[in-house]
Amino acid sequence: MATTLHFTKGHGTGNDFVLFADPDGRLDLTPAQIADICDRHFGVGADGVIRAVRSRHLPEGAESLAEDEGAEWFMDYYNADGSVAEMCGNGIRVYVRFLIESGLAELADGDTLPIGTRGGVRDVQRNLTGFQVDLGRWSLSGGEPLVRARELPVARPGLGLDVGNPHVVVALADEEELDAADLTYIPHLDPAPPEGANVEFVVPREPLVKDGIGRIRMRVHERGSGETLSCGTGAAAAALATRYWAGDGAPNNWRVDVPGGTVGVRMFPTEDGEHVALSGPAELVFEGELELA
Ligand SMILES: N[C@@H](CCC[C@H](N)C(=O)O)C(=O)O
Repeated sequence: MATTLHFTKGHGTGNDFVLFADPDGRLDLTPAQIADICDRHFGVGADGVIRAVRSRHLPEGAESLAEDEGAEWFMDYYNADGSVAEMCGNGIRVYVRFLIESGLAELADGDTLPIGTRGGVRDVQRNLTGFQVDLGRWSLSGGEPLVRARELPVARPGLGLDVGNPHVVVALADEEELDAADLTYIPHLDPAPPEGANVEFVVPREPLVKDGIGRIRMRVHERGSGETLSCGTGAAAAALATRYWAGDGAPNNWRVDVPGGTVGVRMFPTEDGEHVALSGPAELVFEGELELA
C-alpha cells in the first residue's frame, strides 16, 4: 500500500535536506526509500533526509532525554545513501527552523532549544546569521591518514577529528589545487577509518587572519552523500584543524567559505572542556508530497 509523505525541502548554505514530521515515530523509512527520495534525477533530490520525531519514541532518543530532559525533539538524520549519521551541523539549523515553522517548537531570541541527536544533545539558539548550534566537545581522533583525491598531484596527510561525527581534514597547497580536486569520487584514505569519514579540503584565505578572525576556504566529500555545497560539522573540523596547524596565537573565531556560502565557527571554553559552535543560515524552500512505495 502506498503512503503519502508530506515533506519540506530546506537547506543551509546549499547543503540540502528533505524534512518531514513524524512526531509519534510511526514512519521509519528504509535506506532504499531514503536513497530514492534523495536521488536528484528520479526523486526530490537532497544530501540527506531528516525525520522530526519526539525523543521518547526512539531508543537513541531515550539517551538524549537522559542527558537533557528538555530534548523533546530528536533529529533523526540520514545521508543520501540511506546510512545513518550521528550529527549534521547544517541540518540541525534547518531542522530547528522546520520545527518552529511547523508549530512544533518555539525558540525566542536568547533562549536555547536542546535537540537530541545520535551524537548527543545539541543546544541551538537564534543569532544574527540565522541559528547557532553548540557542537559540544571536540577531539582529535588520533588518526593522520594519507588522503588521495582524484586530480590532485600527491597524497597528503589528513588530520582526524571528531565533532560528534568523524572528519579528516586535509590542507592543500593553494586555491588552484582546491579547484582541481575531483570530489565526485570518494577520496582514498590510508589507513581507512573503520566508520568512514567526511573529508574536508582546505586552503587559507589571504591573509589567514583578518581583524582577529581566521579565514579559510573548504570543499568537502561527505560520507554517504558525496560532494556537497557545504558541511557544517566539516566547517567546524576544518577550522579546528587549521587552528591546530597554525599553532599558538591562532584565533578562536573563524569564517569558513564553502561553495554554497559562508558559515561561522567559534571555539570557547566551558566547565567540561573546549566546545565548538557553528552558525549560519537555515532556509525552507518548498513543500510537497510524494508517494512512498
Ligand atoms: N552535512 C552535514 C553532515 C552530515 C552527516 C555526514 N555526511 C556524516 O556521515 O557524518 C553537516 O552539515 O554537518
